[in-house]
Amino acid sequence: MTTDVHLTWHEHRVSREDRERLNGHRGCVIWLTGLSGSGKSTLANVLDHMLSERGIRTAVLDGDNVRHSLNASTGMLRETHGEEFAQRFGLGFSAIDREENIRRIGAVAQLFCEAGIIALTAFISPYRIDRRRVRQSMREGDFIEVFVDTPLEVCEQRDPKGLYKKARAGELKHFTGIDDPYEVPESPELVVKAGGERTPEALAEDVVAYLVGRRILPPMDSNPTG
Ligand SMILES: Nc1ncnc2c1ncn2[C@@H]1O[C@H](COP(=O)(O)OS(=O)(=O)O)[C@@H](OP(=O)(O)O)[C@H]1O
Ligand SMILES: Nc1ncnc2c1ncn2[C@@H]1O[C@H](COP(=O)(O)OP(=O)(O)O)[C@@H](O)[C@H]1O
Repeated sequence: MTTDVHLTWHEHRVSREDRERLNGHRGCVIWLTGLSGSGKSTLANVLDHMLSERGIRTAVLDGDNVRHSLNASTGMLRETHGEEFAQRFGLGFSAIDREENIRRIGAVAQLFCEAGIIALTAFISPYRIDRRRVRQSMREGDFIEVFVDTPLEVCEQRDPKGLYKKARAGELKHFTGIDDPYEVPESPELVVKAGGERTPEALAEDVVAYLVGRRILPPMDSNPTG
């Protein structure tokens, strides 16, 4: 593939299939989407642990962590790189900044997927179009959208970081679910109810069962590299 800016796409000698054979399972992206406090990070962590224990290669991309590094905020970059750089590349929570946040994460998740790894992403990703673009950038079947479906009232009651309280008090603007939109997925591969009805471990088992059913993972009593 050649682009209009004189860049050439390089084919690699080790194919995705080679890497998947080495790993003993397919790569994919498990894209967790939901409100702040819905349980995305918790589920990503439990899944990561559960799969790793079973010999599956995984990687976690988590909202708060990525916003400290790859997608650092303006404030963070100002200290390390100066004002001009921070203004150009720092990301906040406007619609366009969220779009760029999700675009970059989608690209990184895709790299993991192509390396035969199961990428677990935990981002609010409130806009359907941003999630759809990531889906469309990948091979059919690689993007598994999981809606972490927890009612706003429950998220707000949990409020582990006190952000809902700040948003209600008007101290934090454009907070998802309060004065910024969350567009519920129209046809996600999976919906998990994380409002307290079931434990994160039970929800993770549902996701694993889905992956086995789709033959992304081998049956769980077999050794993936054996
Ligand atoms: N305005 C506003 N709206 C929503 N969330 C906010 C906001 N400001 C800060 N935070 C904190 O940032 C975390 C969400 O970051 P994400 O990268 O997942 O957001 S997004 O996908 O770009 O919408 C989110 O973390 P989680 O609670 O883990 O979802 C919040 O802690
Ligand atoms: N399935 C669940 N049942 C009950 N509480 C949960 C569940 N999943 C997460 N929680 C709790 O909800 C809070 C927010 O979870 P977190 O994973 O940080 O959400 P998010 O990453 O979506 O912001 C945490 O206190 C966590 O312990």
